Amino acid sequence: MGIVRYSFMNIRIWYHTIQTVKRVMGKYDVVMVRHGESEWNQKNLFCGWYNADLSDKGKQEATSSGKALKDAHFKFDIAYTSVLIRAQKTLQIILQELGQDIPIEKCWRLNERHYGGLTGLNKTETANKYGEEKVAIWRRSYDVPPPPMEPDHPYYEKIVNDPIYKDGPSKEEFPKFESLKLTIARTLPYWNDVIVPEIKKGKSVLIVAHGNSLRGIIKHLDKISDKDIMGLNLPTGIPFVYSLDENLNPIPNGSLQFLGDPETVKKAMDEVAAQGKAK
Ligand SMILES: O=C(O)[C@H](O)COP(=O)(O)O
Repeated sequence: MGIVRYSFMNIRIWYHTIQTVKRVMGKYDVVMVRHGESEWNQKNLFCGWYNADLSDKGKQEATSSGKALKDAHFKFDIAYTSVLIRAQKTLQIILQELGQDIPIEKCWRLNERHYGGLTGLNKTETANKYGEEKVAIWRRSYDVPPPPMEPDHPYYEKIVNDPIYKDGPSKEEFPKFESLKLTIARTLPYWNDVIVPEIKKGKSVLIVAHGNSLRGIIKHLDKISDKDIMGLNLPTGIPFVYSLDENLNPIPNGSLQFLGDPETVKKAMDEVAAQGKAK
């Protein structure tokens, strides 16, 4: 087991790489994956609730995720994902690689954070215009939201009227922007009320979602402070395991157990962080 510690700004995240032979095992092991690279990730655009598809690289990442999970002998009983195609297709490819046909629950509450008025803007150009620090705050802070998406925004109609939201959120609760705090406020009830009961029934659960909805679940599980969460960047398409005890707390070394070699994981995390750099 390679234990790798990186200091992210002022946070130390211990994460581990799992050898296919041995890994930490809790009473409950939950697997999570951020979707593979999307076409807008590839163009370095703020994506949020825009329903971008996977890029070819993202499809390959999803295939690699499925192979890694198969090599690690994971068998799932149920999967949860968002209503966005980049997460759903990643899940589909993973299950094809695993040769597993299981129930899939889709919910907007696992969506990426809504990037508001930043949606569709290039992250580097935005950093050039407003400064890297401002972009880092918009991307990674706990409670500073991006500017709202106003009705005249080029993607407002397409997003608000998308039939994928027929089951929610209501018109009244449909977000125009989300900070991580606001994202957690709609993701955590789904974790607690829908996913946790299935985990406690002993179901083997796979969650394929987004960088910031997963950051919210991780913040909750690892009790990461509002300040320290700034330092967490999740790579696309590399599965990680949470090994939890009977109270759904991570056991020692049970957090953020990536199925990948440390150099690949660290490089991928650094690349996500660097998307907000100016040029
Ligand atoms: O929504 C997006 O742009 C990405 O999927 C996540 O972006 P971030 O890493 O800038 O939060």
